[in-house]
Amino acid sequence: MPRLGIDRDFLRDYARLDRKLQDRVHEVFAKFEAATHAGIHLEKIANAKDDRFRSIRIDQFWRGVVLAPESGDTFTLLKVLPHDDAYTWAQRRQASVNAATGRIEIRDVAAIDATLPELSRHASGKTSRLFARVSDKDLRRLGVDDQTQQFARVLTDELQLEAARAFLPQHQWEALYGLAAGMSPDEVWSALGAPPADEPIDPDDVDAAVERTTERVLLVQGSDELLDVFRRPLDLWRIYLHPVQYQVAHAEYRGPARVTGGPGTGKTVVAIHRARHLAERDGGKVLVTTFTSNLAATLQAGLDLLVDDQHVRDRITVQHVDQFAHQVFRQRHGHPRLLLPADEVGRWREIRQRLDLPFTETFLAEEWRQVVLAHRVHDAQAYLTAKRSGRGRPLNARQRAQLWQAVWEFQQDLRDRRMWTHETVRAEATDLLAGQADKPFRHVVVDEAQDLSPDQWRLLRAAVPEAPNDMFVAGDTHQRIYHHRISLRDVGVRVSGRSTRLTVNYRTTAEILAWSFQILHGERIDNLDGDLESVEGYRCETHGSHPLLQSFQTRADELKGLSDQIQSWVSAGVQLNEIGIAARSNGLVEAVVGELSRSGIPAHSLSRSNPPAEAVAAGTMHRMKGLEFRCVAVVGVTAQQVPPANAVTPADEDQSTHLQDLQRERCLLFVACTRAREQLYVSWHGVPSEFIKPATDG
Ligand SMILES: Nc1ncnc2c1ncn2[C@@H]1O[C@H](COP(=O)(O)OP(=O)(O)OP(=O)(O)O)[C@@H](O)[C@H]1O
Repeated sequence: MPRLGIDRDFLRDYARLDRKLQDRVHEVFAKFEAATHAGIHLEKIANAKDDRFRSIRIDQFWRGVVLAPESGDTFTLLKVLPHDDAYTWAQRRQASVNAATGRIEIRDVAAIDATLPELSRHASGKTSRLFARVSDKDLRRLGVDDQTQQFARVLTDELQLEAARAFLPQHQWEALYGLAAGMSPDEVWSALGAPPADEPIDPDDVDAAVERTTERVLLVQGSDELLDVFRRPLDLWRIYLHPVQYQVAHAEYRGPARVTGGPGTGKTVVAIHRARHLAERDGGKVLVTTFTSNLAATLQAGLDLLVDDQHVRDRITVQHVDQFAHQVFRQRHGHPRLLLPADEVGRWREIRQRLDLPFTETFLAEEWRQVVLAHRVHDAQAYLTAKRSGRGRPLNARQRAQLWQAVWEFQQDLRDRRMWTHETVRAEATDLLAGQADKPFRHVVVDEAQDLSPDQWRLLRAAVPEAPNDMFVAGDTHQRIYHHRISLRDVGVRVSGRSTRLTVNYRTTAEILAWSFQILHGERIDNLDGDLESVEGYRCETHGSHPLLQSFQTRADELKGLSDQIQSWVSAGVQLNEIGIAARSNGLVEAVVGELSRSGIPAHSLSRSNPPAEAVAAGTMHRMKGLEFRCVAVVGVTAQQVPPANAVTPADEDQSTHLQDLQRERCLLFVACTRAREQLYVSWHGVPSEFIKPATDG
């Protein structure tokens, strides 16, 4: 019985077809299983470099290209193109089985043949070559075959390699890219995540090779499975995981594990696949969590798309971390009476004045959060010796005693009035869970881990028993936009030896990512585990135009410039709901929505529920986390607003917190800019923010 494999590129082509043609494609291939090889009418391609490529008629003008093995019964759908393009595509290319991974790969032989002589001529005049220091043996070990080696040996710079991406076999190109980025062969091998085939590799066994190539080819059985794939052709992440993504999502870990990686590398995708895998694997309950309700909604939407089986779904609970804390609290104590943030400030102010303390109320509140709550300090003695890492202003013993008095009074006041804050609710929920032998969940999956506070981590740690595969953590410390640094080790989440970094960016173009990294300005970013997070070897799936930077004289001009930019995107065919606008403050978001509405551009604020289907979305930079848009405009990037003075602790009050606040503000702008898939527009009026100064100067 013939089997159908669907290549990632085929699905991409399919997504671009109009509805009628899509139906026709489904009709043709739905019958495939029932038909025999001959019956399905595959045509040989004249002058093909590889006679295993065949064409199949979709309609009068469109053809599919299929890899049809000489022996075996797996037929892989590679492309859907207009008739002539399909033939040209197939004539130029060759399929082969990679000698190191045993996976199927396709290369554009005609392009390699056409480029090689010119590159050789160019290289003969040069003294250095891109891969001079890499041995043939290492190249072979990584699966780089003779033809690609010959090509690699004449490369003199990375741009030539970048240009060859379109025609070299994908795995081999990725291996070369990793080596060119300075990675060792072993590092490249693990970044590729392609385990060696566990059986001898037969270069002619296309069926076995296709079966191994799970990151590119999905084998489907029957018309229903085919329809399921065709139903959501744009959501490639449901089906085709990068080998490293797949490994991380499906591995067995002896304890907590973590996935890191820059923006758009698929950490959320991996977290969602991991949750499904865990729920399928042992029937244990899984908590999928993160730090805001918006992000939890994104995770829920992803799970709804991925998990069809109702039994598996029922084992997965998606809740943001405070929702979970409140639920645990409510089960024992009922609804807590919460102290409002403004009342909290008032309480600290009153205590400060009464005790005549030389600290601001913000300093007192932060000391309570970052030292007393973060390190679970319960008495004066413990506070006198408590670690105050991250707090810049040193305190002598007398000041510590004064501070403890303030904290004690604040906490006593809460107790007397039977009032709670989110922090004290969490602490209580953590104690309740810690005393419970029967934990509510067997696994917890945490997304956007960089923004959880130590007490949130303790709560989650207490929610699952310490056991293999207990905690799975996804996050990127370059995108930390709320909390200060924490160490996972200090909160009982030991991921050492079980941490993997993703390096392929599926969202943003190389141009946008490179520009956005400049915002971070070489900041030394920790990795939640005491070391520094690396950005080495990141690469993007796509290229595009450079970010557009626009300076204006006045705010009115800037808002007008924004409407013009949106008009120009719309004229170029971008849909309104594919456009996102980010600003630092709520006030500016509202001004943007007002201005666009007046200019006749439907716009809505992301903070409002029930957004219209066809409108531009505007939100604060914080609100942009977890979202992505085809085009993004980041506006109001002025010296006064980015960063706003009230978000940064003055250096003379606390130097260390000052620097951390600045770093967090840089990260926030970085998050907003990296939401763009294709185009990024950044504007300001007057003096631009210092965060983009080098970028605007350059
Ligand atoms: N294997 C894949 N194939 C195709 N698309 C993918 C794949 N993995 C991720 N993506 C896409 O890349 C984009 C970014 O994925 P995701 O949101 O999971 O990344 P992230 O690392 O969590 O990003 P960020 O940290 O910036 O929030 C999404 O559009 C997702 O669908």
